[in-house]
Amino acid sequence: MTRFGDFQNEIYFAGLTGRVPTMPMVYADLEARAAQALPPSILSYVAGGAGDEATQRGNVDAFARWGVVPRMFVGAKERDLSVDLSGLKLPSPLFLAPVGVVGLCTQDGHGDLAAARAAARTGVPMVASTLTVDPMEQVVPELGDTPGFFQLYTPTDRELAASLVTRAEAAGFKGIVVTLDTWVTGWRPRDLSTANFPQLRGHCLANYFTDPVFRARLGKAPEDDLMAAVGLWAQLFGNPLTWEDLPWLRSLTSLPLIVKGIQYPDDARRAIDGGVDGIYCSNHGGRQANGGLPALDCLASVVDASGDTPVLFDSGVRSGSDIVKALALGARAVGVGRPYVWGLALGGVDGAVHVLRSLLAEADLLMAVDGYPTLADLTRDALRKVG
Ligand SMILES: Cc1cc2nc3c(=O)[nH]c(=O)nc-3n(C[C@H](O)[C@H](O)[C@H](O)COP(=O)(O)O)c2cc1C
Ligand SMILES: O=C(O)C(=O)c1ccccc1
Repeated sequence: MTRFGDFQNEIYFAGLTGRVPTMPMVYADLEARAAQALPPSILSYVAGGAGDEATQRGNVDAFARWGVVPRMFVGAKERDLSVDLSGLKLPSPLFLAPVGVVGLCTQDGHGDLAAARAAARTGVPMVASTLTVDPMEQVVPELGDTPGFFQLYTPTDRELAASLVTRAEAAGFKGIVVTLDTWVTGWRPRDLSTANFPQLRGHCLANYFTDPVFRARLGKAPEDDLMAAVGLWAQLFGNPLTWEDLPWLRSLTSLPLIVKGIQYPDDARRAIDGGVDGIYCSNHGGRQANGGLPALDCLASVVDASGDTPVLFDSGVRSGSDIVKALALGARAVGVGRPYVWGLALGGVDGAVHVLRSLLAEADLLMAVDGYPTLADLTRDALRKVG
């Protein structure tokens, strides 16, 4: 039993001796202050999405269309937010969604290590992107006892894919998350306006540049010819996978395999038939395809199609009540993306820890007030459509 809601008392009692939080408590303030802390090119990459960003906004707005039904005389004095995810016992259902450029978002330019340290301090697992400033072997030790997952962008070169996964296993990750929706980059007007794509400028490619298979494909080491190395990365980065590739993907690892970007029930079913251990329902935060449905609106049908296979969810989670709603719609675990990046940008490890603790405290206190003491109590009956 972890008392996430106690964070609230900590804040109010500190106030009695004149201490008020240095990090914003209001989400809009967090976003606005982080925006000021980040260089414009990084800000537009993180904040931006596909097209006019209608889907990105829709992700957030979708949560407001659901209301949590309050139940009384439940006596939810103690809450239990712990979950089992592919055999891992986690203190809460929250996790850090993979964010490729998070490495660039802290003052010291080692944001992946900072995110891992925030995971270590909160017990919130991290899904580490393929695209990091520091190689995975340096990220994992910072996780302490908190589990980490490796998010794989499957390159066209199968040997390179295998090498990345083998390294992830050796480094100590507890599962592999394969992202399916980003073998090509979506149309992103904000980044196009400044012709800025960080990876093409050589950023966050450490996992490739340190990889023996990647290096073997180069005439000169990345340290000696950055342009050639970036060129090779661009050439190998995205693999438009088909169902025929699933047996091969499955064969890459004996770790739990989770596929990210699933939004259609038949896709979930077929992936489960192909042996995956987890379905990750997400629309990549609206960064890839505009004109789509809010990811939350796809969640219930994906859960229904997934049977006992756990469904992870992200896209648009901004508050503790959003976490509770996604859980009630059937998510086993809920990912936070941009909000923790804002925390890192503003306050480094402490900033991200603040964001994660705030999200968990709000979720815990909502479950207390509304009478849902455990995650098993959060079924679809806990929700009603607004209006
Ligand atoms: C700046 C940025 C970089 C991202 N990089 C990755 C990535 O490397 N791999 C991946 O699977 N998803 C990546 N995502 C998508 C997130 O994992 C997640 O799906 C998304 O952030 C959820 O939307 P939200 O942040 O609006 O809640 C990225 C998202 C952002 C904002
Ligand atoms: O920016 C992203 O969301 C992302 O994950 C990505 C990574 C590499 C290439 C294109 C997009």
